[in-house]
Amino acid sequence: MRQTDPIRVTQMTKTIGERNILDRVDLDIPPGEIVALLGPNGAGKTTLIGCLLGLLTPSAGSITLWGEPVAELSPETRARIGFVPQALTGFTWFRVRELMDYLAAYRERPNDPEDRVWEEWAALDPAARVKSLSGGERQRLAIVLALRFMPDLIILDEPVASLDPQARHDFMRLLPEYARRRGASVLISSHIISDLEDISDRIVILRRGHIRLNMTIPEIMESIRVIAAPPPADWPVEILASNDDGTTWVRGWRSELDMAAVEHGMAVDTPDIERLFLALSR
Ligand SMILES: Nc1ncnc2c1ncn2[C@@H]1O[C@H](COP(=O)(O)OP(=O)(O)OP(=O)(O)O)[C@@H](O)[C@H]1O
Repeated sequence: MRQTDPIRVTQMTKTIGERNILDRVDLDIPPGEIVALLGPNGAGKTTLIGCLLGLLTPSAGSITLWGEPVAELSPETRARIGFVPQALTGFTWFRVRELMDYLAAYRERPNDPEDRVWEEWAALDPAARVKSLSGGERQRLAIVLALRFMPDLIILDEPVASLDPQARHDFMRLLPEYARRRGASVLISSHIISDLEDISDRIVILRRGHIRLNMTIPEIMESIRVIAAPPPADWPVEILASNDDGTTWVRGWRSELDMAAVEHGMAVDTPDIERLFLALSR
């Protein structure tokens, strides 16, 4: 990984009170990669995102964005980041267009007047007051506010939870198109795994503050298998998780796994991301 990757997290711990909410997290996101951040409730996803944005201070370890320590980001680097929170709070008296113009005044990075993809997708009434918007409409506004300035790094914390199915579907189609067109990196957390597996290059699973899995989708398909029973001792695999039904998630080399399966007459299945997530997040 390069020193100047959009995100570089090294051995980062965040302690609140006595508890390590995040524990020695390593995470690198290179330019142009779309990363799904998965984890059960309370796993630490929002805390990790807060640390990446400089809203929370890590207790140990380091975070750099394009090589700059997150606590000392230059205004130019800060302007390269678009953040979509779980819910937009504040700004209730603004009208939609006023709020866009108001925030634009604070941005060093002009938006591209030709690129109205997000405004068109959101289809909001520019004259509506923010306080009169529904929960889903506010979420659309949060997405527009973060993405209309063409960020090079897009961080989204459960952005689709309150969107209707059509808006969610269109958003999930537009986001990777937009990121690929701009060469932007994306870190997106969501509980809707089926949405993420289609658009993501990499899957990161967080559980109780630890990274349980950090692999690209091709790496997962190549090296993770679910087998019918616990593996014999001589199998060349790492056991990732055991299921209640006796099936076991293992990681190894595909050729060795396939050979061992034939030798032992054992059924071997390729992974389904949702089932893998359920097994690793227990
Ligand atoms: N300020 C705080 N004080 C004490 N505990 C906190 C604080 N902030 C977060 N936590 C705890 O840290 C853990 C991780 O919280 P976090 O919000 O990062 O989880 P999450 O993965 O985003 O969960 P969810 O999917 O429910 O949004 C939780 O157990 C939470 O209670």
